[in-house]
Amino acid sequence: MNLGGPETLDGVQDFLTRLFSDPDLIPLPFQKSVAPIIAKRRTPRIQDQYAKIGGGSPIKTWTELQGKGMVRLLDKLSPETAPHKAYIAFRYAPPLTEDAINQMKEDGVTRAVAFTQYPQYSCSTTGSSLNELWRRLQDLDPHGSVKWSVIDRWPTHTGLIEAFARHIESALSTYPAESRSNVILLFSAHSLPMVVVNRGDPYTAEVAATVYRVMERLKFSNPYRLVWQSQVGPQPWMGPKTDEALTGLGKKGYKDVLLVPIAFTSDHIETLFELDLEYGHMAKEAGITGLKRAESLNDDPIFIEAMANLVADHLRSRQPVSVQLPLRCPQCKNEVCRRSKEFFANQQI
Ligand SMILES: C=CC1=C(C)c2cc3[nH]c(cc4nc(cc5[nH]c(cc1n2)c(C)c5CCC(=O)O)C(CCC(=O)O)=C4C)c(C)c3C=C
Ligand SMILES: [Fe+2]
Ligand SMILES: [Fe+2]
Repeated sequence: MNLGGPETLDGVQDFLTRLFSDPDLIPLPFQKSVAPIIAKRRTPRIQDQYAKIGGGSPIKTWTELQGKGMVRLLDKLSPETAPHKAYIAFRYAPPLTEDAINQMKEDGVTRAVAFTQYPQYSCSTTGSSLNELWRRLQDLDPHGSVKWSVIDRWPTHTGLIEAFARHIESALSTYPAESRSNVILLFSAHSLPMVVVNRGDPYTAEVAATVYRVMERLKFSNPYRLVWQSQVGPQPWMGPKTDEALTGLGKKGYKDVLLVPIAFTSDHIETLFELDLEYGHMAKEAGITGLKRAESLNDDPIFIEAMANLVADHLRSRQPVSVQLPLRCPQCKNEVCRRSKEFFANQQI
């Protein structure tokens, strides 16, 4: 399960319409009628961004490679549950949740793991995907022919931390040895509106946990900060903002900064356009001549092995969900969250 992205420029408007129609991501008054209007207005700007990164989102390509690689390893790690097959359920672009369920029905699947590709849990991302899965299952599998369990978060999984750490080490090795330990590691995650943070959403804490574990693995070799990018709209979001952090560091005379995307495992518009093009340009203007970015995990074998180990351990645990999933945000009033969480937590697997 992941957010998904438009494969072509023609798919941008539908992608944005689905995104702005999602009350778990952006609750809007008169959402059904307002969402297509906002999406249409925003389409040219976002199309322009996708045009600059090659004409579409690479997320489906990466997810297919990750899924195929993962099940190949999983068949060996967990022969008792083999054969395994990966299905993609994107939230806002094909293949959608209903496409995955329909394909699974056609294949006669009776046991499935809803595996979030967001390592850190947010109600706006993994929560939204689970709510959508629950809604679609009511229509498409009303008799519960598929038994579900959920991998709902994995912010500190050893394999994930190892993969991030290696990508940082590899990028650091391109800086001159004598100044390498002064390079600032700027971990950047998609921001979250403060209303969501204040509802008790665990995402910001889990992102910070990932960062800390990565730094621990690197033996705190470099100075580091966690910053937040891709804020949308005028209301307050988590800070400091990635772009402002870069210009602030530049003004203070820092030259070498390594950006590390930490809340998404494959490349997408935020790494390829926002970090590489937009902020890259901005940072140079601010005097950061040594700005680089750690490569996204994409199809790195270490990362794919981490995914397979995670699923194998999960299957062995026979736990339908983590102990964290049933706990709703203290200020959450969304009835669908209650019902979907109960549904998954009560699966008999
Ligand atoms: C961990 C990842 C993400 C969180 C948390 C998240 C929260 C969040 N996002 C919006 C609004 C938008 N996000 C948009 C695009 C987008 N979001 C993420 C990831 C997270 N979002 C990704 C990876 C992408 C890009 C997909 C790609 O293919 O590259 C957009 C659309 C783009 C735009 O119009 O600017 C919006 C809008 C909110 C409101 C939110 C938390 C509540
Ligand atoms: Fe987003
Ligand atoms: Fe909720």
